[in-house]
Amino acid sequence: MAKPPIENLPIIDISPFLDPECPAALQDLAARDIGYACQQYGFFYVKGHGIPNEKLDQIIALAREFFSLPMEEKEKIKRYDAGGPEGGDGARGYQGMGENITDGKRDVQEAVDFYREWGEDSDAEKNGPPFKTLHGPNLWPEKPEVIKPVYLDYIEKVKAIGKILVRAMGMALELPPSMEGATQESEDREIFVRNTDRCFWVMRLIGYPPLENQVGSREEGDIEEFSCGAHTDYGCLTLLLSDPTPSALQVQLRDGTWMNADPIKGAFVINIGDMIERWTNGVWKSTRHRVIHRGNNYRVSVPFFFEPNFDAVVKPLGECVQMTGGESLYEKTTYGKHLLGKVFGNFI
Ligand SMILES: O=C(O)CCC(=O)C(=O)O
Ligand SMILES: [Fe+2]
Repeated sequence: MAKPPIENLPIIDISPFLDPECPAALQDLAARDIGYACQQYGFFYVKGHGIPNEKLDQIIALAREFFSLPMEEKEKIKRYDAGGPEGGDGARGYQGMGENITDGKRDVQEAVDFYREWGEDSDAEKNGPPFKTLHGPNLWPEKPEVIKPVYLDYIEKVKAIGKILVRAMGMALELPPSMEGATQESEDREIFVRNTDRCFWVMRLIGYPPLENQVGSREEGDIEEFSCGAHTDYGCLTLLLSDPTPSALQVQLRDGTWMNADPIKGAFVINIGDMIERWTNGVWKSTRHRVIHRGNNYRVSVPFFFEPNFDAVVKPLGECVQMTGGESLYEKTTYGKHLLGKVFGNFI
């Protein structure tokens, strides 16, 4: 028997960071709550972020509308391998049901991925096809017609929330204040802000039909089909928006048990990814989670992955190494190298 949930994830109000008049002490308190949530769960809810509910509902409704279109419409933005004449870059576009693999199994989901475009960083996407991996342009659906402008506006808003959160995380770790002349790698409290100033974000629209396998308990091992298999997110921060379907997303607690992280109207579910675990030398762990959607409806979610800059150097911070006994547990890497490894390995 699965254990009943015994805890709830913290709900953190980040409005003190949106108000320039807000006393610093209130920001410190919110930052401390974020630090506690990162340490204890790696997951929390965020409210008070300033994006109105109507906008959030529209994001989900447009994704749902896209998934309800005929396959031939969806395949107009099909994802193709990099280097080919179809103009794919191996990462952007639509993936049909069962194409995504987690932990060696096919996930029962369809999805569309968008990434930061290189823009001023490189003119690769203007020169192709063929495109190198990750270097193509985003493939925007023709329908629903408003999807592109509405989502582009949303991306700017959600990036601003990501910036607030990584700033608060530097405060929560009590890193030293930033000094003039700080470099990308200076280990002060702005380190996550600087290393996400060209955030190589990913936004994924996911559609989940109900799982057919209705039998069996929810203990790991008895489950044959997953909507999304157990995994950690590989970057910095995930800001998850989903429709109201309960009992779908589950988070693994430190004792190994799984807890539902049901949606709360108007709030994002936030979790930290592998790059934050690496920067903090494991003081904050990137938490495993999975989706098991056995309801009768078609579930839609839109995670936004607020990631480091492609060239960000990620290595354990000296302060965190000291906190964990003096040994650095992770190699130095760049986010781009880590991401390319994930793309080539189908995110396993
Ligand atoms: O759909 C969800 O609730 C979560 C999806 C997820 O964990 C992911 O795409 O990384
Ligand atoms: Fe995830």
